[in-house]
Amino acid sequence: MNVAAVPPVVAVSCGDPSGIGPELAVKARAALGPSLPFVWIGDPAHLPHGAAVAEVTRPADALSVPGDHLPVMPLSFAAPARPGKPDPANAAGVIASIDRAVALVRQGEASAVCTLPIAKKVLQDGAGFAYPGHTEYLAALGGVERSVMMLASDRLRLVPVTIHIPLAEVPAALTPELLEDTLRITASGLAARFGIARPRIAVAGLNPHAGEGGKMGREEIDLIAPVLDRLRAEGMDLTGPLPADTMFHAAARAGYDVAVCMYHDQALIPIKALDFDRGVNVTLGLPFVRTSPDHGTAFDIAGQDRANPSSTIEALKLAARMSGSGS
Ligand SMILES: NC(=O)C1=CN([C@@H]2O[C@H](COP(=O)(O)OP(=O)(O)OC[C@H]3O[C@@H](n4cnc5c(N)ncnc54)[C@H](O)[C@@H]3O)[C@@H](O)[C@H]2O)C=CC1
Ligand SMILES: NCC(=O)COP(=O)(O)O
Repeated sequence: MNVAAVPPVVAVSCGDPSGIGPELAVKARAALGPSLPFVWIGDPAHLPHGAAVAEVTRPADALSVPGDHLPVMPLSFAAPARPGKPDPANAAGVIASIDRAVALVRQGEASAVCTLPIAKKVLQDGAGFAYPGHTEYLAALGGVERSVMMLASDRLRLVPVTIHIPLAEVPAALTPELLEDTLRITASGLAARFGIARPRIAVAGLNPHAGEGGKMGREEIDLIAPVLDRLRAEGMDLTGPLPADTMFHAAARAGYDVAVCMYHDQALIPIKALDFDRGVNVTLGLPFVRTSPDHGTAFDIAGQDRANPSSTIEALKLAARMSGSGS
């Protein structure tokens, strides 16, 4: 593939058409115009009424679309989109949009993938989607065994080791292999995509007070510390296991480039509390760039012109930056 010839156009999957995804695409285009070209892959009939659309056949065509029109690669869906009422009949279309975005990047026709939010249960109910989310699905599409979810803003980067599993299953799912792979992918992803050659990685404990010397749980002693010791011996810059409750205040954050957390909410609550409107979800470990806004489908406000596009705009900017086509 001739990398120099890849058009600087981000391929955006539509997400659940009954959520705020269509509105976000229109608002992001209005905010960014031609300065950050992207193409939305979905059903034009799902866009907000009156949205100015330019249908294109290839991402490169987006480069000549006027800034007040949304470049769209049309994809037909089985059903109309009723705001706030997700329809499992559209699940196959939602997945096809992700597949198309990834294929375009892998074929060298687009620079990066930015996904708009999906509702996992709707995809499972409607299309037997076998993945807990994009992160795992994109690993399968990219042909890698494991990918890592990272939430990033100007103030904070966070990685959950376990992701979309019940809390009760977290201790058993936390294996030395999973922790080690996650740390390695995080370090290499920050080096390759963010220019941080030797990232300072803070690692949370699982239990209150990081186990309080074994009195409040033993995962820190039996599992986390040995993995950290092994990787430190290889030269990785790791601190921890740290008590999670004191890792996220401003002074603590200044001491690391990324915090690796043991479960979903330990990682996502700090960033959503601090930076809900500007957080970006990035997948590390893929052979292509993927970003996403940090929030979900927001069915409760879909179709009401209330969606804030800031996180999507940040996701598009980061996708362009990571793929070398944006500043
Ligand atoms: N990347 C993805 O595909 C993600 C998908 N989800 C999915 O989204 C669905 C809904 O999840 P929730 O937990 O309700 O989270 P949510 O993020 O969709 O909504 C939480 C609250 O924040 C508000 N909100 C979210 N984004 C907003 C925006 N851009 N502007 C204004 N208000 C906004 C919503 O109206 C709601 O009150 C679930 O099915 C979940 O699986 C959740 C997170 C990420
Ligand atoms: N809570 C984050 C989330 O649901 C996003 O997951 P993914 O679809 O990016 O894997």
